[in-house]
Amino acid sequence: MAKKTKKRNTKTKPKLKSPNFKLSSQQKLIFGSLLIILGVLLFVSFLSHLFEGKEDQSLLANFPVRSNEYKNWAKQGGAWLSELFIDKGFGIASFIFSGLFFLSGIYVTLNLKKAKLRKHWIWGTLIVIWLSIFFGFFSHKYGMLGGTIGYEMNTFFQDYIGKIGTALLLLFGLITYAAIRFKANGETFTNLFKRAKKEFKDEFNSTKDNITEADDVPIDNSLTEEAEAIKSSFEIPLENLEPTIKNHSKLNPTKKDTELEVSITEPELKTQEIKPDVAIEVEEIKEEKSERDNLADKLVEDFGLFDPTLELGKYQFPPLDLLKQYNTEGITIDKDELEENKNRIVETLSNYKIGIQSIKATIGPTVTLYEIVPDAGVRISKIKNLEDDIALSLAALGIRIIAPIPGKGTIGIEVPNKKSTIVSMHSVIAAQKFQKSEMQLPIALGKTISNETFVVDLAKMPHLLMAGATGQGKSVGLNAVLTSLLYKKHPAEVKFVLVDPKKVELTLFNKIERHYLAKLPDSEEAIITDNTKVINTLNSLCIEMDNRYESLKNAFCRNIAEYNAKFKARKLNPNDGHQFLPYIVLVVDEFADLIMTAGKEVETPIARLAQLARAIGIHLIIATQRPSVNVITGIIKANFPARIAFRVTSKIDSRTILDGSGADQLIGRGDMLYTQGNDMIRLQCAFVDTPEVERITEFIGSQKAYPDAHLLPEYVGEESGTSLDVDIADRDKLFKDAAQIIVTAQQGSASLLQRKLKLGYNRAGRIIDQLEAAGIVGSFEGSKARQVLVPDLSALEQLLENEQQ
Ligand SMILES: Nc1ncnc2c1ncn2[C@@H]1O[C@H](COP(=O)(O)OP(=O)(O)OP(=O)(O)O)[C@@H](O)[C@H]1O
Repeated sequence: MAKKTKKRNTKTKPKLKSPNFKLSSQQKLIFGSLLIILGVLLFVSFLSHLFEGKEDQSLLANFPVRSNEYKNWAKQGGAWLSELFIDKGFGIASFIFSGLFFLSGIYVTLNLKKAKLRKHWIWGTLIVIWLSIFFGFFSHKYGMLGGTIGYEMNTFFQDYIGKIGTALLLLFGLITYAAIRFKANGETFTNLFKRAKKEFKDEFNSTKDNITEADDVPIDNSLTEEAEAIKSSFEIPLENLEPTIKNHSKLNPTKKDTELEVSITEPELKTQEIKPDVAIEVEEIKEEKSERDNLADKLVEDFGLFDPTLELGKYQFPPLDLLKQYNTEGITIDKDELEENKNRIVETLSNYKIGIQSIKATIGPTVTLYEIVPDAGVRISKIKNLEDDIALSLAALGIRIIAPIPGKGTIGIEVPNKKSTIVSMHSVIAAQKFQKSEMQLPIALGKTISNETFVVDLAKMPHLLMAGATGQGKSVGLNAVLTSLLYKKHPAEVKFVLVDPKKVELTLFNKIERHYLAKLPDSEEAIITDNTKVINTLNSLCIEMDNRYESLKNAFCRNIAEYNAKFKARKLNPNDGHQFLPYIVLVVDEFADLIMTAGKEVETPIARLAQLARAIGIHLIIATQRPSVNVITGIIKANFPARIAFRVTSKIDSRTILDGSGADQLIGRGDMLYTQGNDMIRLQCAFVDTPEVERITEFIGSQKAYPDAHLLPEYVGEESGTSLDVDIADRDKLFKDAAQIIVTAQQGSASLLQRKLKLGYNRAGRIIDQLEAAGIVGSFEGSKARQVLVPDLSALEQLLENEQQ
């Protein structure tokens, strides 16, 4: 068993440990400075290689002879590195590598964002390659500036696409770079062109301006040197202006001068036009985050959101074709039957002097609902009182009268169809309502009277009580619930605890033990058929519940959904005992049997779970044949608002389950009433046959599984008493470590030791016994953790020292 538990521990560890690859801040400093030094060394070597490389080249043939006198500033090593990077590599573009190493050093030392550094490396390498090819293009002129790689790549390209092709390819590379790196587009280039044009124009105009201004000033016959230069650069305008300059006259409105003025005002107009287009840049105000969030963000950035399904990443959900489709599916309208029923209803009601205004039929899979609007003045209470008489007059089994239909003000009479249609599991699972549901634990129960697929969330129920006489469809109902969850939830997200005293109903699910089932650490079979083991399992679930509440409290979460979302966002540290929590669904088939044999011992933990477990993702589904008050007690009923009633034999039984009649009027074979506290809905339960369940479990069971079933916390029953006379010499090697853990956590539980020391259940249990014998923890207290009798570590040290003397 110890082996099994160990397996489970190793199962979860690799995932949890992945973020621990991080370096400590000291290691970062050492590694970062090494990178910086390497960057500087490369730069120095490369630089000196540019000047002295040729002389070193001949010596490198005898590398590594120590006596050789290298000219490189970093001697042999530098010469060798330069030869490798520059001559045999990428040419002078290799300088970028020295920069990248330097930058990496800074990033590592200062613990900056790694994603950015990765970007620098990717772009840096691409630039190196481009430059290498670019310089290689001119290798005939500038020798090996592009290195061997640049040269070889150039000859390769030129052989295939020629010189022009290679040049265009380089240009294409440049444009692509600008487009991706600087988000450039066609507009950027036209803007660039426009700006250049404008600058040129401005310069041109200002030159003209200077010249005109100069016209205001009396000028000597000899032109200044500047004017001379302007004159030579703007030949044509100056020639036109020449006479004016020569005559020392004021600016005359000659043709050319007007042109000049216009050209001066033009840019001003343009700027006015442009002004409204100038976009205002609003600096984004970033919300300050707490240190913990920043760390979580970083982890998410580096590793992505935590994915609980990763361990069984290749798991495939069962395909729909494993479920059977029936020919008799789909509603057929039998007009004669409808007419006949309508006439009988009208006749019967008229016997009791109840007039009808209108009647409307909704045909469901097993029953048809006739909705009647009575004449004005007819009291609903009258119809309600006549319920039984009307049912008798209609002389059919399974008639139910709903007076009034809630929220409608009409009276409903449900009459069974002569030919009922099967609601296949296939049809409800395939329904969009189920497939697209965003519920936490969606269950496709069946179809309503209006033939709509009925999907409910078990997490919202939060527990389900199912009752019905034998052979009315309970087991099929349970299978429908389990099948729905199997089709929607990954093995990492939900676990079942199955209790089956009948020993035959749920055995098929044994095949998915290592995928979906949860069990006690010491039990062989995951499906519990022995009533005494049920008590241990229920108490173990109570411990799991307490542990989960503790985890939720430490994580400041109100429910499992919030907790898991936080865990996925890596805001909870696995080293603090946090882990992804799967939903746990406890299914008890034949609860009456359990209560009869175990009584209070079962009722208490069930009631505790029912009262408290909703927030932490433990949900109970309890089925019973005998819905009597001593089985479904007040405390159980109070905590199970969601109930399903299949056909029962008496009105009293119906009252016990539903707090009202109705279940006794059902027709059986999956015909059921569902209530979640208020309205009662009549449903036809989806039918899933044993071979279908077998195919599904076979399909899941044949896939890669976890090493073991999900292990629940150990629960030491009273019968496994402790032997307190443990010799000090016989103590476990880990006794002291265990004592320290227990005292630090102030929680005397074996499961804590199992987790922290990676022990098997048996060994952890033995150590707890030894701790009890040593007076460190108190005696066994049922589902609660043992009391820790030593307040702190120094007291523990003292206690152990005293023992030695
Ligand atoms: N939803 C359904 N649609 C059609 N037929 C059904 C449906 N549910 C049950 N039946 C029929 O009723 C039979 C008995 O159903 P089931 O075994 O579920 O009853 P049960 O209430 O579990 O009985 P028991 O308590 O004795 O185990 C099935 O073999 C099947 O033929």
